[in-house]
Amino acid sequence: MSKFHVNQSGVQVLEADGIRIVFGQRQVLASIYLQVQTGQIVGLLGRNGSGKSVLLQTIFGARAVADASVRVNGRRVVPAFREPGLLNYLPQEALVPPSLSLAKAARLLGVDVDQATARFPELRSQLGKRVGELSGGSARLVQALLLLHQPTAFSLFDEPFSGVMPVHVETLAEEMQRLKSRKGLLITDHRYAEVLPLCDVVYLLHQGRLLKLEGDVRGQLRDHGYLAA
Ligand SMILES: Nc1ncnc2c1ncn2[C@@H]1O[C@H](COP(=O)(O)OP(=O)(O)OP(=O)(O)O)[C@@H](O)[C@H]1O
Repeated sequence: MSKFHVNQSGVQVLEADGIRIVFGQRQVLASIYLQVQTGQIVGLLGRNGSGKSVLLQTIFGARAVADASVRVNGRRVVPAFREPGLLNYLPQEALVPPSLSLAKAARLLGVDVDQATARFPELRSQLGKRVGELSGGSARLVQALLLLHQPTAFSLFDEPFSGVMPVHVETLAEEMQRLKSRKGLLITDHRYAEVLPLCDVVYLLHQGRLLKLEGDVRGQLRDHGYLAA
């Protein structure tokens, strides 16, 4: 059990607060506040270049930001990746070195590969293969599954569905839904039709601000130019 497990309810709360990022003259993120609780799937949507990846990198601690605060149950944790068992992060690019076999990558991450791939028979026959030998979509799926099954309190996923075929997107989404009882998930992916039904909370990054969408989510996505009007 993680040392962050302090609430009576057992719920852990990850907060990113006051995140402001400027590149040159352009303010990409302005005073962002975002919260993810264990047991929740939180969706982060936004147009290309709105700052979703930068925000995930900042929460993970891979991008140093002077006055950014990331807290767990009220305690500041910067950089968050240093806290054992707290969170993992699937970047947009490949995470697992291509020379590692799927089975070895799972071992290094402390994941039971049989459990992680139980619902994906095609992957089960490829456990001895190096990740670099898998197709692009299969490699993406494998990495998302390994991080999903890793026993961290939170997972940050940047485009986990990218390149994954629809039948596996559906099963991966079901796995996310099932495993959220163990962790909190923050997901950004442009496959909004798959993401929206999964989410307990949806945020939209728009012109540097983070908007929490409630009510007519699709209508608001249209109003802010994320979906066609
Ligand atoms: N190191 C950097 N220097 C300058 N600008 C940067 C740097 N890193 C990111 N940016 C800019 O920050 C903005 C946000 O980038 P980011 O990759 O977070 O967007 P995104 O919302 O994830 O986009 P996409 O949906 O295309 O993946 C972009 O305009 C990008 O060009």
